[in-house]
Amino acid sequence: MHIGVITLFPQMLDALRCGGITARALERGLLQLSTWNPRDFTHNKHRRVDDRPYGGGPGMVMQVQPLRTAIQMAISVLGQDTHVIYLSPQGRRFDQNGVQTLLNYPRLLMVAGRYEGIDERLIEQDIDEEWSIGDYVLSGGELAAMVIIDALIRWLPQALGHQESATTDSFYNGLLDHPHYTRPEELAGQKVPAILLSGNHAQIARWRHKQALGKTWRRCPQLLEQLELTAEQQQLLTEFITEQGE
Ligand SMILES: Nc1nonc1C(=O)NC1CCNCC1
Repeated sequence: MHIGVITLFPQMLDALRCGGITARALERGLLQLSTWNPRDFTHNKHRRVDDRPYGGGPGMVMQVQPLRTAIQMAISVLGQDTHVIYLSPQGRRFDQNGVQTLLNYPRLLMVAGRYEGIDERLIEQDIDEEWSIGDYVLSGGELAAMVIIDALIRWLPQALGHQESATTDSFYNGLLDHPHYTRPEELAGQKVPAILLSGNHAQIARWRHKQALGKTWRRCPQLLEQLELTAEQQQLLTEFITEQGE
């Protein structure tokens, strides 16, 4: 997979190379990450990429030409079949389904805006899709791009060690994550649930699934409504609720 990012702050993307799963995936070439800075494609002596909004109002708007030229340069490198997305609160909300959707594009170009936004004519002509990571306004699209890149990397073959798997991530199965524990066994009177010390992997898996169902029921019941729980899941959830005395 080759991801390109159009950004005024390419150095922000270096954070993905600092460590962990994303750094390892990039070092091993599981993903290629390239950046293009619209400021390098300006045609004015002050290298301006923004201007005042027509119709007045606060802030500045990113102009078409530097962005369009940067996108065209990126596509000439990535390939003509590159899928071009723009990060904005007006976009499709990114979630686990979005991960699977974007993984279908071997070449992805992400346009990270700054200021109030970008000229609508660029969105109309050069952008295939708008995506959002949430209903709030960031100072730039770079962090949104990095969130999406991080979530995608976990699903690239060999990105996770053999001990890990994205298919056991929460939300993959539509549920919130089960609780996690590690050493020591007891901490200020707080003990690790005995089942996790039993070595009975089938019972441990059952307990974790029950906890995931119970946490989802308690915190995000609407997620459960989207699922058709199996008879076993219904039984586990009933057990959880009974055990909790709720
Ligand atoms: N939420 C968001 N999900 O993706 N991008 C988001 C965002 O807030 N972008 C900013 C919008 C205003 N201009 C600078 C970028």
